[in-house]
Amino acid sequence: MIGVTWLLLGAVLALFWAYSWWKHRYWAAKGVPTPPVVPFIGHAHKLLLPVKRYDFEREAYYNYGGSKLCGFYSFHEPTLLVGDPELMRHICVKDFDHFMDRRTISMPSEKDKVMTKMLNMKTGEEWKKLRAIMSPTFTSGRMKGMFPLVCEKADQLVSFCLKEARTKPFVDMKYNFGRYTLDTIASCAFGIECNSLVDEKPEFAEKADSFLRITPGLIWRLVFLTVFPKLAKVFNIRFTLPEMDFFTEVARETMRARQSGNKRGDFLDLLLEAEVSSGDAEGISAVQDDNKSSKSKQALDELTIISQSVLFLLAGYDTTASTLAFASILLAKHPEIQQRLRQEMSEMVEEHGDITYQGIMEAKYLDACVMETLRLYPPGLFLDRKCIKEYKIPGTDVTIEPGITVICPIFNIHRDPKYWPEPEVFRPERFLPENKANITHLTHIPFGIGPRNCIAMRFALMEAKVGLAKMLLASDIKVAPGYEEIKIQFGMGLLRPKDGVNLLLTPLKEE
Ligand code: HEM
Repeated sequence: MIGVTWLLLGAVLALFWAYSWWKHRYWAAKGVPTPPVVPFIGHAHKLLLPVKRYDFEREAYYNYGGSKLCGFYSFHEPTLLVGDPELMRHICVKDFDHFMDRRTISMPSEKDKVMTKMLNMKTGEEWKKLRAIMSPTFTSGRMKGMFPLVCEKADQLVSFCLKEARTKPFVDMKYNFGRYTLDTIASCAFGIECNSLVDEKPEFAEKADSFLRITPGLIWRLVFLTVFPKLAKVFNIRFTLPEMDFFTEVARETMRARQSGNKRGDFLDLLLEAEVSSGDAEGISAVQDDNKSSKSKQALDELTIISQSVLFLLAGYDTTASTLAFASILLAKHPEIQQRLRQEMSEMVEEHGDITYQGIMEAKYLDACVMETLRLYPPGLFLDRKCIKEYKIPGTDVTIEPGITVICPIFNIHRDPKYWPEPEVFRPERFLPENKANITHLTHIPFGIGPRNCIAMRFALMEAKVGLAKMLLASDIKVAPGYEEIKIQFGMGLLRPKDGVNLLLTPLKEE
């Protein structure tokens, strides 16, 4: 009897193993190279663990054809790594209608509703319509309107850092830039003043930080929702942390207060004012506003607006803070570049009388320094798109079916010596107007590519440039002894400085 049981068990295992082997033949059958596969798991153990993912992608990029095409498996689900800029252009721009969506995980719990309504999670026509309604929020005219709010936060950052420099052996700029971008986005997206730099126990900041912590619980929830979506529905598994409820409530309260009057010219006002011609809003819960003409509607309902406010906070806080932290340590390590940038900033203030929107946007060396920082340390490690219509990859015999995820490896492309001579060297000159022609198209993609790129690129660049300009005009920066090495941390597709970015600040003006 025991022998029969073992025999049956062995047969089941053999069948399952054969099934797994057959599933993992997908890329080989299409002639696409694949790194060695583990039965059943594929490459999921490397793709889902942030520490391993970076090394794995690098190996795939250089050793398994990933700089053009390479196949992965997340368990049995095939994923295609595309590192060739021309193919990326086809997928993300030219043939965008085949790749409009991102890979999303199912979130059946009611408590995740705010997350499912976010722009980055939307698919197909719903995404298209929501993006069209939200895009005017980020035009240069709107950015100009928000400029004073950003300057105010940058001034607070500078005074706080100089105060710390007087009392502490060094200043942790990763922490301080994090508080600056959080205060700015809280002010611009939630309409609240959270003063997290000066607050001893900043509740808002602590809750925002908890979103960025990669815990075993988060990884398990992610795996469960990805691999067993139906079971997740039965057990009502929630993906987001309870902190989401806190931000939802804050956004709801502010929104209601706003509807009764006070305007600040921030994102919240712009989303509340967003209009759409009738018909466009189908599928995104538009609400009719009787005070408007019959041809237009207030485009977004309450929950959709709340979701976008929370999304701006999540997408905008850490990305810009990391960029600033990396820029500051790179400038501290390269005093001659720091001095040249400071010179440009001083000339700008002389010409315009102050730091102005126009001055910031026209400053070429400032732009070059930020772009070079984003090349070396892009906060987003990769882009992803989901195939929604059968697609033949141009110039190959490979055809992929709907449902296949495509990944573009931002970090590896940004450091590929084929495109960037001495890729590890910080050299802002690469991005000066006279050298821009040497850059291969789509090899610098920190904000993504095509119609689904970062909607807030203008805002992020304005915020980063203002913060950096004000900091450099106020203070000389050097690396604190013992903290010269730039350590990076890879987490859930995001790159940020590991530990603090500890600098010595010397004020340039009498206080
Ligand atoms: C230096 C700062 C930032 C970087 C490097 C960055 C980078 C990115 C990247 C790589 C993507 C994916 C693009 C693609 O798939 O092609 C993205 C999407 C997005 N980002 Fe940013 N981002 C930054 C700041 C911000 C800020 C400040 C906000 C909000 C205020 C924001 C909001 C978004 C949103 C909503 C999307 C999804 C767009 C969509 O699906 O249509 N980002 N960002």
